[in-house]
Amino acid sequence: MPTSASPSFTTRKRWVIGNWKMNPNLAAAKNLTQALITELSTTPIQQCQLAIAPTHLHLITISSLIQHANIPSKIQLVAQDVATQRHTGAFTGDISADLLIDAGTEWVIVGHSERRTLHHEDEALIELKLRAALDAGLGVIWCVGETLSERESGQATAIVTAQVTAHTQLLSIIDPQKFILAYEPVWAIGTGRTASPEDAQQMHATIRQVLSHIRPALNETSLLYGGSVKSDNAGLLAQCPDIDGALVGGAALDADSFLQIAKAFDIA
Ligand SMILES: O=C[C@H](O)COP(=O)(O)O
Repeated sequence: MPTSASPSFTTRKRWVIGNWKMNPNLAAAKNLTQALITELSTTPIQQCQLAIAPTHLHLITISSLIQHANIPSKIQLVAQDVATQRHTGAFTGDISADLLIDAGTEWVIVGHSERRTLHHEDEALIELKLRAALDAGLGVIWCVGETLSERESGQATAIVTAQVTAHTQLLSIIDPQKFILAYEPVWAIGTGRTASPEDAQQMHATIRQVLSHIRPALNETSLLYGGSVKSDNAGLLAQCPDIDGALVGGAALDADSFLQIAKAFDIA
């Protein structure tokens, strides 16, 4: 069992968040949401907060389904991206934090490796998005992670630490209730090759130390692991002391597998 430097007692919240990415179509997204609601109405998840991130186009519809669901613990709604401008304005194609809140969104993913790679998002842009989201009142699910070549060349810890400390000023004032950090090694995303629980725990412990050093209150930040999390590997990840949940891609597109992962993390 991996060990941790963090105290054994913690108030850290557990999360399992489904990032649906550019999936599925509207009918399937509604069916998937309804399947989650139906299952949760009879088998509630109690210690672990669930959230889902559909495409922007589906947020309002999915929000309505969630709001009207009769389940003990509400599924929270996450957006996959946010504009650097908080308000409305002449920014063709962008969606602001204020508009996301209008659509029922409570959280937004920022810094995902697919945005960093495919949309060339650098730390300066990520900072603008984080600030716009937080200023509007959204919570942020902030992603970091190294590439395969960075890991193989022994730079993983340095790269991830740099991704976090690039935003030290913001971290020194951020509302801890509005901040979740997700460690997603790029080589594990969508590849079926998950980090070992030992490697994931080691990086999470490092991140926790970095955050606590910036500000002691950030010791209680929920740290999620992402990268090929499935129902069959979630149990071991959930037992790691510094892994507080999962950011799930592919396996979140099936209600049963997503809920199996949630059950793995549904522990006090
Ligand atoms: O945001 C989610 C991650 O990119 C993980 O995706 P995955 O579970 O398909 O590897």
